[in-house]
Amino acid sequence: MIEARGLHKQFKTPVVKEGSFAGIRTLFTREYRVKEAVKDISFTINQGDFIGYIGPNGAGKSTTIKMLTGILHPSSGEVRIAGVDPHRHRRRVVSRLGVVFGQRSQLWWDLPVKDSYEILAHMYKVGDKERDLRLGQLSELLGLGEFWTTPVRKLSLGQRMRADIAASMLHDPDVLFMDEPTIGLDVTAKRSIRDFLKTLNTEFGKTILLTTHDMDDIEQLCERVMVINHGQLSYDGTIDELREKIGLPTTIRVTFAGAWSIPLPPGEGLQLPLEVRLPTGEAFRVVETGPDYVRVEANRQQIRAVDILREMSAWGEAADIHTEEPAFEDVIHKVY
Ligand SMILES: Nc1ncnc2c1ncn2[C@@H]1O[C@H](COP(=O)(O)OP(=O)(O)OP(=O)(O)O)[C@@H](O)[C@H]1O
Repeated sequence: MIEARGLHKQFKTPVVKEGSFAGIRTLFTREYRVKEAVKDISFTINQGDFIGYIGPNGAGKSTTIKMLTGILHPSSGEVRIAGVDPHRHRRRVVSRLGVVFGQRSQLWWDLPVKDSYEILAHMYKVGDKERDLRLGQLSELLGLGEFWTTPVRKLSLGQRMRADIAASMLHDPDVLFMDEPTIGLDVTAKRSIRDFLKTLNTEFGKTILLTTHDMDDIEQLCERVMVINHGQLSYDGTIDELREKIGLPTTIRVTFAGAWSIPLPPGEGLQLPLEVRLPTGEAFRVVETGPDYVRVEANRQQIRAVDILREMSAWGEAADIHTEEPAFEDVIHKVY
């Protein structure tokens, strides 16, 4: 559905001169600074995929999306959307694409929401009957009715985002590029956008590439994630594989009903962190202790929780067990 092969994008910006007449001297300068925003990126996205495209600020996400949607021409490499070059054949491709840039609205600021939809439907050559049918469905899913006649500038951020997402769907595209569609939204508004995107993917089979800094969005919606860093893809795979690859420890905290003690070699006191090795060779670490609890860390790829608990049950009578997987935010922080 979407193919990117060896994508590069360089931006040339004039070096800004300092001192008197700096503006004019910059205008006539022959010195340029070259910024390689995207360096040799390749990937394939299949129909019906829901993919997270993440990376730190300035990593090259928006530049990639602009190349995929035909807004920017790659310096080298190629993009194909359903076999078509989006830059050369913009008109043919645009009818298949829906794009939302969360930081910018594509709606007309001073017009009522419904008027923007009429203009967009006209631009995309969507007939009146089809437009009304689609707006009816979108209104039901996104609750557009509550601000139908309100000028866009008077909408709350959550309403504006819902209105923008509906606008991107008016021509019923099969591929959606969502660049930060939940930015700045409260928990409830985020949830309604997430639910809608999920419905689009699972019930309507839309292919979605989602860019966001919100790791909950990614964890809840995407099976596959692509990580871009300094213009290069540093990871492309499932979230679970990424967790495994990064190998942050799982934490297990056991609260004991009464006294507890960790068997130590004679004459040795308890020093943290303490490595505990099982007779089978696998190990875990005791990292914290309290009057009635012991907290340990372990790599789940190397040792089973059940084996840790069996060992710990010999230290005292367990009253409660709490297990915590590494937060996805921490996994991503490590990748960045
Ligand atoms: N038109 C441009 N001219 C010059 N440099 C640019 C241009 N657009 C982007 N860049 C630079 O290219 C790099 C990648 O920018 P891009 O906007 O793609 O990053 P991003 O991953 O989307 O970042 P963010 O998460 O902050 O939105 C940045 O260093 C940026 O300053």
